[in-house]
Amino acid sequence: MTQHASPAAAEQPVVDTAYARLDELRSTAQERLDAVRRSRPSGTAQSRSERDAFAQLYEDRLAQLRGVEDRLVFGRLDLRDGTTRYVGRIGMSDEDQRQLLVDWRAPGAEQFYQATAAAAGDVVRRRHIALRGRTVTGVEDEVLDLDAPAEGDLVLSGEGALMAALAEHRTGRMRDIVGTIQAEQDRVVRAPLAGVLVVQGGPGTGKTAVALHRAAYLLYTHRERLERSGVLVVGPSPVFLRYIEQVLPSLGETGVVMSTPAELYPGVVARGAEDPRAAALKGDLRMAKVVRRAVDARQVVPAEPVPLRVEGTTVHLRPQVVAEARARARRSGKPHNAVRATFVKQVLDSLLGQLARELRVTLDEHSRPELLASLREAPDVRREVNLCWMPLTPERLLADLLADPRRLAAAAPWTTPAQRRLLARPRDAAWTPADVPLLDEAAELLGEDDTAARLEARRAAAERAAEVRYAQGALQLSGAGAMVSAELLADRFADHGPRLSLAERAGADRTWAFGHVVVDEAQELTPMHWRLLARRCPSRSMTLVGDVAQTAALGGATSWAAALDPVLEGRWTLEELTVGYRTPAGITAVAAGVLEAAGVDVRPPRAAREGEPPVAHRLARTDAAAVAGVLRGELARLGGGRLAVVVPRRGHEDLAAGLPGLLPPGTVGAGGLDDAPVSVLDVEQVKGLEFDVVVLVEPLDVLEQSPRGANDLYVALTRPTQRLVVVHARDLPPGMGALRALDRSA
Ligand SMILES: Nc1ncnc2c1ncn2[C@@H]1O[C@H](COP(=O)(O)OP(=O)(O)OP(=O)(O)O)[C@@H](O)[C@H]1O
Repeated sequence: MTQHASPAAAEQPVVDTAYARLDELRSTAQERLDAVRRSRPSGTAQSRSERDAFAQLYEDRLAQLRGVEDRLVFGRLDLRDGTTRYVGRIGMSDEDQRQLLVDWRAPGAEQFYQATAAAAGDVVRRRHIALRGRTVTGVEDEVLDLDAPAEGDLVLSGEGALMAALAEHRTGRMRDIVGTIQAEQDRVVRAPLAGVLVVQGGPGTGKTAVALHRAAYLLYTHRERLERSGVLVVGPSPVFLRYIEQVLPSLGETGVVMSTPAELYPGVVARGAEDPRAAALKGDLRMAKVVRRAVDARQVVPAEPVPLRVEGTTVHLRPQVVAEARARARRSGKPHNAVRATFVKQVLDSLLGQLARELRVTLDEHSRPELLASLREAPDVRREVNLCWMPLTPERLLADLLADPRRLAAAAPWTTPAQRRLLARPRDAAWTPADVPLLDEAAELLGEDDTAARLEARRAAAERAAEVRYAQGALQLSGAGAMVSAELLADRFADHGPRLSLAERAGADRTWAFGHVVVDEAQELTPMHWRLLARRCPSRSMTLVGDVAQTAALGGATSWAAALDPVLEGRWTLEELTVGYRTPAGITAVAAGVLEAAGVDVRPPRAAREGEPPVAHRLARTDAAAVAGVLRGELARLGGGRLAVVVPRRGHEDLAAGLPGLLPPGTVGAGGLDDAPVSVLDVEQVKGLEFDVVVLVEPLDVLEQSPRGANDLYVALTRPTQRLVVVHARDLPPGMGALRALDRSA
């Protein structure tokens, strides 16, 4: 470094050293992986070899080290005592244990995000370092002991780096924001693990980004605890999960379970559609009681004694005997299937006495088992006892309940006939997302089938003990004890073979207790979902991010207290994000106008950027040909970015089908989010996503097609990062007058 080197050039050697160290760590991990792969399996009787477990370990480490290549170093703090500290994607020390980089999540990096001119602490200067590949392309300095900003000013940290990030073309995949997290966001990221934290923020305030960085922060800070129990991230749709799936790996974290609300009941992917009113009704907390009643109704006492043929004679199943057995079984508090054996035993004991009397046999140690076997095998007994207390799966219980109006009326006496008609479904209909919490509720009350569960538990305990013994041996052999515990290693072997990760096993197990749950677009969930999620996370350590002004679901939240208190009873805290990073000011103003006109009382976020004013094209028709005409103009100025055509929920299928044929091949994607520059998505699918340019088709239809149409429209309007173009043949909805009209129909 010469004395006259530019600040950017002066940082290059530091960056070079960091990347050289990264390369070294990678080759060490690669060598270990190669060595493990070359080694011969130990020859034990175990089908799962230590080789596989350690290969997995080094593969994970390599994946982590590869994931952090991009922008490995992004910050530097100059402290009052004259020392400097570099902040990066992971922490690294050199061979002499001198720290090269502080992990952005470590306490030593906190000031990089939190220090302001008003509260500089011991930071004198914060430097943002921009890289292209491994080359420093620029630095941006903030000298923190200068004048503090005036009250009410929008203070952005590393404004140049932030604006550059915001102006970048979108790729269809969310990127991490680790270099430019803002102070109000950082407070959420670093909030303590315990408790339920609700993060309310308008569109583009970084809720999704913050929730994911928080997951990475918690995994880093509470590694021991969370690596064993896992973190569950719930997002609204498969398209959305695909949009965010790169973020955590780029932060060096791969072990989270991602799910949509429709997949939270393992074994069922609920893709059925239904009336939004039916979905709202199924989300009502009273449904918990309905499911309980439905289970109780399957524990039946016959009205009269039932004659049963056994061994050529007749015994009677008496109502009083069944009632007593049922009362005793219920008192145990155990689930329906689990306690069935207790019920059956008591009923059979009573029949046994009758049968012995009928056959004039004295009950002793020889006759008792024989007569019991006769009873168990008698078809009459099997049928009638089953009718009294049938072993049930959750699917069967719910299908029976919703397919039978009488059962439903008995279990849900508070519903009107019209509501019951809404809830009714044919027995073989596809499950809908709103059925998922009901299935889970039923699973909770029914439990596993008793016999099967006992056998399974015994088998699992024996296998687990063998695995821990085996893993301990494996650790001694490899000398890697410091990096992984025997139990953790045993987990990797467990049950389904060594390649199944904790995330995969946790995702497949309904009773798994996650260490932390993150929910995005949390406003869409109903109280019944909250019950389900509370069961998945008994420690109630959760981060829920959302915006009550964007709620589309009828049963979703219009206030956090109304949605959460019935289940969480006030045990949650609220943080707010106030600055909108995605949407430029002119577009935010139009979106806010729509909410205001609809009488929705919210404060939209403060836009971080001015940007282009939004425009409207009035067309004679909003068909494929007309919209393609607008798109040609937009594509010419799009550059390498991404554009979404956002259509109302219904009535524009021809447009979606016709557009690809009217534009050059490969321009319009096949559906969902793919690599094509243009995606056609409806207002529901577009939730949580963003594009450089949004062409919104017929906003009045969006407004009118759903009970929460204003919220849908607000969501659609706030998707662009650069430019909003509205195309319409009908009038513009109330509140959208601020659009600059480019009248094409004249
Ligand atoms: N501190 C930041 N630095 C750089 N980019 C940021 C920052 N905060 C947010 N962004 C960007 O702003 C955009 C919006 O963020 P995000 O999608 O997380 O917002 P959101 O609040 O979840 O929005 P919505 O409610 O509309 O789904 C993303 O491109 C994100 O990367």
